[in-house]
Amino acid sequence: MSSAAELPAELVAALRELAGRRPVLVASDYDGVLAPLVGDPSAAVPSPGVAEALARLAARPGVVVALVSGRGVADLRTVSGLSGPYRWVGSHGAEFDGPLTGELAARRDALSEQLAPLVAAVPGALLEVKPASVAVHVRQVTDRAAADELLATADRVADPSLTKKPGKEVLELAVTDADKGRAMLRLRDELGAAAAVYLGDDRTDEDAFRALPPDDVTVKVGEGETAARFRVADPAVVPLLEELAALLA
Ligand SMILES: O=P(O)(O)OC[C@H]1O[C@H](O[C@H]2O[C@H](CO)[C@@H](O)[C@H](O)[C@H]2O)[C@H](O)[C@@H](O)[C@@H]1O
Repeated sequence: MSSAAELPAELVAALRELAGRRPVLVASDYDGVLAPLVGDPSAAVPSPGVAEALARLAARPGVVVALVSGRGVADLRTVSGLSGPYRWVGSHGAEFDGPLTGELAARRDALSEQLAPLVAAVPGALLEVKPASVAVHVRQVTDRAAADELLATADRVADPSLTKKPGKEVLELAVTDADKGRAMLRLRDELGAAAAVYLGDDRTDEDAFRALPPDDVTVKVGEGETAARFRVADPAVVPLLEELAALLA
């Protein structure tokens, strides 16, 4: 059973203050926040209690829940198994209103062909082809020197016009310059949100932490330098969502 006692008192106070405003946007990153990190990206399922807490939040009047992920939207829906009246923003914000154009896909496919032999040469490495990017994953590479070398090589050979997005055991090369900060501002604007909450754990989430107004509740999940206002450990994510749902009731 989770409890608000696991949350920093200043965070609970900020959530309480935000809960008095409407409309409220509650947004979260997926991997590393709503789902624990695992070796196989296609096996990353939500932590126990996440689906229920998100559904409870989305049922509150004047509250919109958004999932803002580096994954493509179709992949996010499939892998997470989540369904509900959520805003689905994928590919770090490049997929905002729906699928991307074919022109971007052609560029992505050329990039994928370029990187495939490099990745195939490193046991355990994985090439993930996404709607607007190609990701080189090294989480399952046991030879750590080879993992570092692969990421450095992918970085070096990438066309300078690509957007580089380093993350946890991954380097992503994107054919758009979308980022989660702009995605969150756009969502906020579209909804006319009076306040927003954003939870994230990785480097790409820092764009959202930096972009949001200082009164918004930005929460870094886990260790590492951050621009977020608050920090929690990952077991506190479900208690945080539950506490927020209770305050918004
Ligand atoms: O923005 P997010 O929703 O956090 O997505 C970020 C990336 O998540 C996935 O990769 C990460 O999670 C994998 C599964 O736990 C893990 O194996 C990998 O090492 C992590 O980097 C996903 O595969 C990427 O497409 C997302 O961009």
